[in-house]
Amino acid sequence: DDTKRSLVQFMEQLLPADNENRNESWGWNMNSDPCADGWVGVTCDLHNQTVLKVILDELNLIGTFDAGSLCGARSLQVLSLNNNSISGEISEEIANCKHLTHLYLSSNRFTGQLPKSIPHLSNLKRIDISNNNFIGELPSLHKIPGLLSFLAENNHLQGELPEFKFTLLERFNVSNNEFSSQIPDVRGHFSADSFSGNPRLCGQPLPNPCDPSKAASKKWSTDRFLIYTGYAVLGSVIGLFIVYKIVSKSKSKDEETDDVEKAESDMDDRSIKMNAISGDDFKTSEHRSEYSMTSMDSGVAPAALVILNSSLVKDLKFEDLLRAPAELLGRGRHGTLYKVMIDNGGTLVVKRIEERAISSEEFKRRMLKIDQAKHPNVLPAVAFYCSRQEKLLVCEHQSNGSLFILLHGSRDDDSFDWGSRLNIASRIAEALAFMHKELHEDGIAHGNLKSTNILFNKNMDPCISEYGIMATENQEQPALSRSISFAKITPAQDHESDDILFKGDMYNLGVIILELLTGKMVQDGGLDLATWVHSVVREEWTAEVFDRALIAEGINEERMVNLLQVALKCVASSATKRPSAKEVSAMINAIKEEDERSIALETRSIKL
Ligand SMILES: Nc1ncnc2c1ncn2[C@@H]1O[C@H](COP(=O)(O)OP(=O)(O)OP(=O)(O)O)[C@@H](O)[C@H]1O
Repeated sequence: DDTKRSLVQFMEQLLPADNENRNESWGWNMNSDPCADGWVGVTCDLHNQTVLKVILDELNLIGTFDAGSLCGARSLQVLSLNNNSISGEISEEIANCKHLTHLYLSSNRFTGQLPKSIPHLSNLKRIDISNNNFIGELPSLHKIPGLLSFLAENNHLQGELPEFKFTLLERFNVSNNEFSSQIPDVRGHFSADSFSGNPRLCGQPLPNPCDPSKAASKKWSTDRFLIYTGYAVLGSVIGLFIVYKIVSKSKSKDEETDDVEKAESDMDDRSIKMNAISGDDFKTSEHRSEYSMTSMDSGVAPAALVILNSSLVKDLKFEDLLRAPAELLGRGRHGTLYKVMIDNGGTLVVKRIEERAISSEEFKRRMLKIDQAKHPNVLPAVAFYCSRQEKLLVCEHQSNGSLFILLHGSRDDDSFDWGSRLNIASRIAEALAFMHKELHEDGIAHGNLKSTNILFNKNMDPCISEYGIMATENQEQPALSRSISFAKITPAQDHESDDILFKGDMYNLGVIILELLTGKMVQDGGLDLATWVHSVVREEWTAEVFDRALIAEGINEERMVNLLQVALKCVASSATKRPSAKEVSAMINAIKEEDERSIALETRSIKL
């Protein structure tokens, strides 16, 4: 209903010029459903539950673009409003459309600056804002890792043309604007056509070179600066030399330590520039990983890569990882994930963990502890790298995808039956119970359990990935506090007992079971799904909760209700009321046994 309301409010600001021609079939009102009733321009997922695209090209729309309302439909991936007469500015609230991959606003009457929040739309692949009246400077769009096209021709954009990852862009056009700077190095990827019509833009690939007098005056002042700095440095060196002579004997030991530290820090500085590479780029050999190290000839020992599973990556070195071609798999709240092909033909994933997610010391401590707790349904780390500036987790790539994809990707409904779902719930609960037991004393919970972190190994067994790589005590970070495991634990409770750390995982396990039962996608860390299920159950429409595929399979409702009860216990709003993973595992196993018994009975009665 929230999505519907958001869409209706958005459309209220965009009346078609020929409004009277709109008939009932247009939709976009509170009395109909955007998916089931096929609103004009709306495309939903296969289950008709989630709005994915809004495409309203050439519909004579006038009025203003209300990003605040539209982005209440958080699942939106494609927005296309090309060739209308929409005016006004795009508000910063566009950043709430965080799943947006395509933003097409070409040939309208948009004005104002592009919002500074656009770089937060990290999934964006294509932006087309051409033929509008946008003004001002461009935000730092190079921060969007997988951007493939940026078209902004025929606007009034000004100021310096910022850096873009030109080697990764397929299309780029800023012609006919008011940019005034030197063009950054486009590495031969785009011609003058992409930049023409900006009288104050200069340098390659445009024919007009940058003003040499400006360059000369800059050089003159640079020269002077260098001369004065030279005198200052010379003076300091002489002074320091005298001091050095006096204290050199007593310092000799300390210097050795400093050298090692400096070498490590040098390596960090030059090493990792993990930039996005699209799937297509990954295939072509000329696009080596952009985070390849350019010079590893410094003789610095890459001591910080700790190999935990040498059978998988014998002799893997830090520089092998950095040099290998990489493909961006995703950018989550806590880091960026790359798929990396190493020389021995293996495929790894490398998670580059955000600076703020966890401290280096804590990360290292956790990695070593977690490595000791091995369970067949927990994906082990192959290696980790930890220095002052970088934290990397290396795992084997699992090509069978995640539970999220199995549930929400395109599948024929028979393929994911009740038995498989129950089995997955049971395996995850069992694995979580094991990990909680092993790591309880060390206070290491998973911290970010969700269906994208349940991966299927080559035998299609579910495996929990990314166990424990987020520090739960980091509650003051706003981004982290949105994670449901933290959101559900108040700081006061957190101090009461260490157990509470693990109750965040239990909430998240409950949400995963709800996803398995309902087939519905989760937003806001599961709060929406839990609230929805509670409200349906309260109204005694319990049957409405279950995935239609399960109903179609003819599964006895009672069996599903038993599992639903378990999930609801896990998502109890009071953390202390949630059962432990061990208890959940026992409850699910009891349901499984009951299930197997009734199947055996059914088979017997059929035989009789
Ligand atoms: N080892 C792996 N093998 C194959 N796919 C993986 C592996 N690890 C993660 N993935 C998939 O890659 C995608 C991106 O993962 P990532 O961890 O960046 O995103 P996330 O789990 O949504 O975010 P975050 O964990 O940062 O909150 C997810 O769909 C995930 O299922």
